[in-house]
Formats: sequence, C-alpha cells, structure tokens
Amino acid sequence: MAQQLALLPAVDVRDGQAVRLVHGESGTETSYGSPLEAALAWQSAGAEWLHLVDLDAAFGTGDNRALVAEVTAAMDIRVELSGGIRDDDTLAAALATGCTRVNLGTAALETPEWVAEVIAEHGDRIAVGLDVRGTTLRGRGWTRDGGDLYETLARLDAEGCARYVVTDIAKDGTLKGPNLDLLRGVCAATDRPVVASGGVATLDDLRALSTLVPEGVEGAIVGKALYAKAFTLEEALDVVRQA
Ligand SMILES: O=C(O)c1ccccc1N[C@@H]1O[C@H](COP(=O)(O)O)[C@@H](O)[C@H]1O
Repeated sequence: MAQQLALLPAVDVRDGQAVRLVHGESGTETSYGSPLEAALAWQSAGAEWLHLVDLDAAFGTGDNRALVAEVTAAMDIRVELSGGIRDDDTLAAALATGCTRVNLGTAALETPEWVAEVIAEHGDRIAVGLDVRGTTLRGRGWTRDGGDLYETLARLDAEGCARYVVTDIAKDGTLKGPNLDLLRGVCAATDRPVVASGGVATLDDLRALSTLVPEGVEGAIVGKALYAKAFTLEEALDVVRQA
C-alpha cells in the first residue's frame, strides 16, 4: 500500500500565544489563544505530529523556549520543533525537549559548516526548513535573502540532510493553495523526503498533495485552514487515509 501523506497541524507561538501570520510577516498575527490548548486539541483530534514554531526566536524578538518545552512535554505525539535553532545552545535546548526532530532555517543559510556538523551528529533528528520566495531562500524571520534554493539543496543533500520542510512564503497563511510546482521541483532535485508547508486551504489541496507522495512529499503542515475552520482535522485525516 502506498504511504499516506502525514499531516502536521501547526502551532506557531508569538508572545506566548498561538498565532497565524500572513506571508510570515511580523505584525500580521491573528491570535488563537493558548498554544498548549491548541496542541492538545490537535492531538485529541487524532494528529500524529505537531509542527511547533517559536516565532519570537525566529524573528529575534525574544523566545518562548519554556512554553515550547512545556507544550512538547505534554504531547504523546511526535513534535517537529522550529524557530531560532541556530547554535549549539539552542539546538541542545530544542533536542532536550524530547521533540522528534528540529527544523533549521537561518542556520542552514548562515552557518553551513555548523549545520553539516549537526546533521552528521544527529542524523534524522535534523531537518532543514527551506523557506522560499520564488527560488530564493529567506532567513532571519524570512526578512533576509539567503541564496538559491537548488544550490543549497544540493549542498545539504551532499552533507546527508535527512529531510526538507519546504515553505512557499508567498502562500503561507493565505489559504491560496499549496505550490505544487515548487514541491515537484524540489522532489525532482532530491531523493530525501519533503514536508510541504504553506497555502493549504481545502480538502482538495490535501488530495492534490497526496498525489505527490510517490514523488517524495511525505507530509503537509496545515495551519490557517484548521484555525479558520475551513475543515476539521478529523476530516483532513480521513481524506489522506482514503487518498
Ligand atoms: O512559520 C512561520 O510562519 C514563520 C514565519 C517567519 C519566520 C519563520 C517561520 N517559521 C519557521 O521557523 C523556522 C526558521 O527559524 P530559524 O530561521 O531557524 O530561526 C522555519 O522552520 C520556518 O518555517
């Protein structure tokens, strides 16, 4: 049986609150209350993964490290943790939460030697978040250009990176549908699994992403659509099971 698309409901934390942003831009936050309550709700609804982001750490406006650790500790499901993991201290703190894996964004663009080392040391506990506008990577809260997507992907592949979380910034938080062409392009360029992020708006989007599983898309992060109640997580899980 073909593998089914994994769903990763997102909890992005800013200033202690679960929020959604539009295009990842600071100042566009819609607040959805307690991150712990949101995470527990997704777990109760059947999620097998949680995508947990410390947005303050990503933007450099502080951090929610204690809260993120509390949420991770409360989960029985697997947690993918990201935001502000850029050096030995922040990586150690992130891994010590018991999360299943971390996503490195800015570090993969600015300190490639360190990223190569931690990939070698931690294997598939390290994923790299490839956050792109067009084919240009963005770091530091998506405010700075960080090089070419495909050149960076080739480098990370050579270093043994286990998987990529690919976000189309132009789609993120917009409910405009995922960028399937971008995902196809990344899957064609690497044999590593890809988690899709950005734009999921409808159950048909999840069906479309499921068609890319044979090409290498193993999962999809779902954020705004769940918070906006475009569909429920239970409905989404049914769709990917049946795809
Ligand atoms: O998820 C977001 O909306 C987001 C918006 C702006 C910046 C980062 C965002 N999320 C994730 O954070 C990490 C990158 O953090 P860092 O660069 O390693 O500090 C990455 O997984 C983004 O997808």
